[in-house]
Amino acid sequence: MRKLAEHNIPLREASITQVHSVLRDGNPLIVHTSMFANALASLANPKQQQQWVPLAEKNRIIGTYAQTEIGHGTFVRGLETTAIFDPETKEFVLHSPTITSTKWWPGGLGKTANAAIVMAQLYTQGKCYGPHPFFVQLRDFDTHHSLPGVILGEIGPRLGINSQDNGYLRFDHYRIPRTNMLMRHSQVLEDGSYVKPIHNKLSYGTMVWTRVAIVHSCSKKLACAVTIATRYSAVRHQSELVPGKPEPQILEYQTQQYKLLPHIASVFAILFSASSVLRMQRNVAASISKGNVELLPELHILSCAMKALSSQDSTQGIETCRLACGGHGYIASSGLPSLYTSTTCTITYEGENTVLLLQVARYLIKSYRAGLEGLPVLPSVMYLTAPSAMHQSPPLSNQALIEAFRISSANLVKETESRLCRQFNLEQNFHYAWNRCSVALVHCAELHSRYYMCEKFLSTVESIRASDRVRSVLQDLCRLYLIHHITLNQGHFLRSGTLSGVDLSTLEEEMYELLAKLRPQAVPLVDAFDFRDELLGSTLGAWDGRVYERLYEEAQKSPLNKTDVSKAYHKYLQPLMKSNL
Ligand SMILES: CCCCCCCCCC/C=C\CCCCCCCC(=O)SCCNC(=O)CCNC(=O)[C@H](O)C(C)(C)COP(=O)(O)OP(=O)(O)OC[C@H]1O[C@@H](n2cnc3c(N)ncnc32)[C@H](O)[C@@H]1OP(=O)(O)O
Ligand SMILES: Cc1cc2nc3c(=O)[nH]c(=O)nc-3n(C[C@H](O)[C@H](O)[C@H](O)COP(=O)(O)OP(=O)(O)OC[C@H]3O[C@@H](n4cnc5c(N)ncnc54)[C@H](O)[C@@H]3O)c2cc1C
Repeated sequence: MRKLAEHNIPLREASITQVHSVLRDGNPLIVHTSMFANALASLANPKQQQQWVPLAEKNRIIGTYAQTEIGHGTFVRGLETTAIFDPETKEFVLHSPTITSTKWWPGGLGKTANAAIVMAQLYTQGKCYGPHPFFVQLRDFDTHHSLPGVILGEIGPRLGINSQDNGYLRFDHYRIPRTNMLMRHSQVLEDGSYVKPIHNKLSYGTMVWTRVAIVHSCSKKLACAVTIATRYSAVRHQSELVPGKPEPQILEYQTQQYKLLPHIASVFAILFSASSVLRMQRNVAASISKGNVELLPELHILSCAMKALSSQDSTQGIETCRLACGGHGYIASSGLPSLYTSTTCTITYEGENTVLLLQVARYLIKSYRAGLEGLPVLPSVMYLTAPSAMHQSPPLSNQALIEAFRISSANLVKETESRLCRQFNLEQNFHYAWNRCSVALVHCAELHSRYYMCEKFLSTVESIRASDRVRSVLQDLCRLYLIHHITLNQGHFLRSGTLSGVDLSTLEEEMYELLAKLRPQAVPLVDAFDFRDELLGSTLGAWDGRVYERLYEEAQKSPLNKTDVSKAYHKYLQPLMKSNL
């Protein structure tokens, strides 16, 4: 926090610059510096910002974002915490009516935060207006004791991020002033009348912002993992590639290159997509402040798509890196286990991936239908009904591969929409029909999202300012990424007729050549991510390659090595040995 102040970094940008090395297994302030700060910046009106932002900047207020309840995370409209306006006292009464309404999970809520943005069902003049955000003080700002009417605690150990306190929270008819409702987009006036926002999902804005931030963080986490595994693979010698010859670096094995190089490429694909979504988010934020919400649905869908894909790719990539390090990948000091546990949660939080992909699919189907009817659709989905341009590019060129993605994605949406219509005719109910098609719908969303990511990778590499040699390496990496994802999804390309079996064999051959061509670039590529050793925190991935020395040194720090004979010997082992059991 001192560094942020020194460098004049505003609180709401802190989470982008904070590195996981500060607290490798989670950070109790992350939701304060990310979601809480963003909620104040985007959901509070100027007067409220004046009141709370300076206090949050000085860490006098430490906040969290309390939305999820034990009973509902995904279905935000189903939240049960109520905020009922009392016109007599001009207060909202916050209440948790059931066990399932208990807020559950918010980061920092258990012990760290003294305030929260609480999402609760807003009731005024006897009517419910759905979930709205409220600024709520939870603890005394001096003593840190929880306030009367607020019941707080920590939820217990998790798979990872245990340096963070995740909390639970209940309200017992807890009163807050009317002016604590975040009123930038919707308001409750003194007489209790409700003023609608210009778009009814603006109160979900903090989730959209966080999804974009997660995409960025996923590229960083994956970059750490590939750095560790690639450097280790250059140090580690094992087996014989040619009988009788010295043991090679494991990076010489094609299978090892196949494990690592596509994930090095993936770091760039995610990073370039993150930059593109971030640019869009800034534009949309500027438009919203001028009262224009036209592009909000597009941003929502893109952030859902990229959050889902990047969290899935980085989690799988980190696990592959861990496995690529053999036994040493399993030791905590390799840094890989904590990278995995602090990344796999991104699949679940901020919108569970399947659910987000179904949001994307809903948008694809609606846009496809609108396109067929000649209605206007937004730019990213115009291709669904636009004519094919396949023949214009040389066969199997990068452009042709992108076109193959585009046509296959459009084809899958078309097929799935027909299936949806057939199912609807059988069920006579759209929602049942939707559910019966939802696996296919998720596949549509995944292919569309992959198409977007491939397209961003290619267009960024083509326009990037770099020396010819650097550009050439990035082009190879991008080509590898495209081919790798085509081979993983080959069924879709065959079904759409965009690529033949022969094309796929040719591409596969090229992929193997690219692995060999890129092998000498693997270490320079990860060195270029420029992570300090302190940040990587890995015995396997340090710059100097002293893997075995570092593993040995780290083992000496084990508390069990403080004495030659442990207490457990005297207490349990010796009696057991003597018991003749
Ligand atoms: C080396 C180390 C590197 C270090 C890097 C450091 C970087 C660190 C950065 C880290 C950043 C942050 C970390 C913070 C930690 C985060 C912790 C996690 C916090 C949380 O999890 S908070 C809780 C999050 N909860 C959710 O996400 C809930 C998910 N559910 C929903 O969002 C919604 O319920 C829904 C699934 C979207 C459905 O909503 P709803 O039922 O209301 O809507 P419908 O499905 O009926 O759709 C109606 C209509 O509305 C559109 N819509 C929905 N949402 C939005 C939106 N947000 N914006 C615009 N429009 C929206 C939807 O598309 C429909 O439109 P249509 O009718 O089809 O036109
Ligand atoms: C580490 C961590 C930190 C978190 N931090 C916070 C925080 O700071 N603040 C906060 O408010 N919350 C936080 N959360 C909660 C998080 O946002 C939710 O867990 C997440 O949104 C998923 O909701 P859920 O747990 O209700 O899962 P569920 O929705 O119950 O999901 C369970 C399964 O049901 C499926 N499912 C659900 N709905 C549908 C559907 N409509 N269609 C198809 N399948 C469906 C899902 O795909 C999934 O397979 C955190 C969670 C974790 C794990």
